[in-house]
Amino acid sequence: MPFSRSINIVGCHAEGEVGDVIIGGVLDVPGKTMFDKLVHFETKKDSLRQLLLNEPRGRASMNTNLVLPPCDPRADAGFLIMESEEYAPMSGSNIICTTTVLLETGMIPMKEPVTEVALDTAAGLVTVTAECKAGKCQSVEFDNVPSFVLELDYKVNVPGIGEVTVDIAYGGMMYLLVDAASLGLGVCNQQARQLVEIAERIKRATEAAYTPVHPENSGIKGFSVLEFTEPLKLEDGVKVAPNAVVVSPGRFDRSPCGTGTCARLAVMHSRGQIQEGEVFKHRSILGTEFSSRIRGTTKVGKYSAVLPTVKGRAWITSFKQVVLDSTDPFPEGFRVGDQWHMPPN
Ligand SMILES: O=C(O)[C@H]1NCC[C@@H]1O
Repeated sequence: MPFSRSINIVGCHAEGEVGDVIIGGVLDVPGKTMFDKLVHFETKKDSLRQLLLNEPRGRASMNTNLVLPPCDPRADAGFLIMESEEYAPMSGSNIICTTTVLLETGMIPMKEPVTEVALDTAAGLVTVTAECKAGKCQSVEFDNVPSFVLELDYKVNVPGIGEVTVDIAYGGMMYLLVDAASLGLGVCNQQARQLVEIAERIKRATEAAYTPVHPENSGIKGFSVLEFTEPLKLEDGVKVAPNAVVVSPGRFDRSPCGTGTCARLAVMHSRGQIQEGEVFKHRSILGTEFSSRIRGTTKVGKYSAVLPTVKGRAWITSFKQVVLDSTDPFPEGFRVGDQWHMPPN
C-alpha cells in the first residue's frame, strides 16, 4: 500500500456548518488535560489539520474534530477542534456535530428519549443533553464554559476605515463583536465579501493594540473570530438577532455560531439586555437558528461571567476514508487565493 495515512471520518454539519469527526486512524497523544493535547497537536502534529482542512481534501469553510480519550475522569469522551487557522478551545457547531456522531454511530450508547453526555474539551468539561428518537439526535444542547466580557465599547483605529467600536468577549473562543450598522453595513449574503474583508482588517488592527488573555488559562489568548451583530428584535415575544461570524482566514460561519452566541449572551447580559432564563435565538446567514439562554452567573478571575446553554441540530452527511498517498506532492495540502483569504505577506 503506498498510503502513509488513512483516516476514518464521519462527515457532519450543524445548522449548515461542517464539523467532520475523525473516529479512527489517529492515535492519542500525551497530555494531562485536553488543552495539553491541543498544544501537542499544534506544535508537533499540525500536519493532520493541514492535510484535512486545506485543499484538495478540505476547503475554507469547514472544521474537523478529533475524538480522543478524555483526560477528565468525569467525561465520556474527549475531542479537539481543528479549524482553518487554529485549534479552537471550544466550538458550538463542532460539539453539536461531535455529539451527534458519537451517539448516532454508537460510539457512546444512545438512550431515548434523552442522552446525557460529558465531553472533555480544551476549554474544560462540557455537559451535553441530546434529545433522541429512533436512533437520531433530534437536538443537542450543551452547557458551555463560563463566558465573559473583557471590554465594552473598545475603540480601535483601523487603517482605511477610521475609528471602530468593538466589544471583546470570551464564549469558548475570544471574540470581537461589531455592530454591522456602525459601519454602514447589514448582516446579509449580498455584503459578505465586504464584511469578511473589513472583519479581517478590524481583527488585525485590534490585535496590534490589545491582546485578550483568559484569566484561568494564559494559553487561550488573541483573537480568531469577529462577530458582526444586528440589534435584538422581538419575534412572538422571543429575543432574536441575526449574526455573521467571520472565521479566520476570512469566511462566514454557516451556523449561528455557538461560541459566538455565548459571547453575545455575555455582552447582552452586561448591558442589561437579557436576564437569566430568557430565551435568545441567534440566526445564521442561512437563516438557521441556535436557541440559547443564561442558566446562571459566576466569576472568571476578575470578570463577571454568564453560564450559557445553547441548543442546535446536526446531520451526518458521509462516511469517508481519507488517505495520503506517500508520493502526493502536497502532504499538507495547499491554499489558493481565489478560495482562501490569503494573509498579507
Ligand atoms: O459554533 C461555533 O462556536 C463555531 N462554528 C465554527 C466557528 C466556531 O468555532
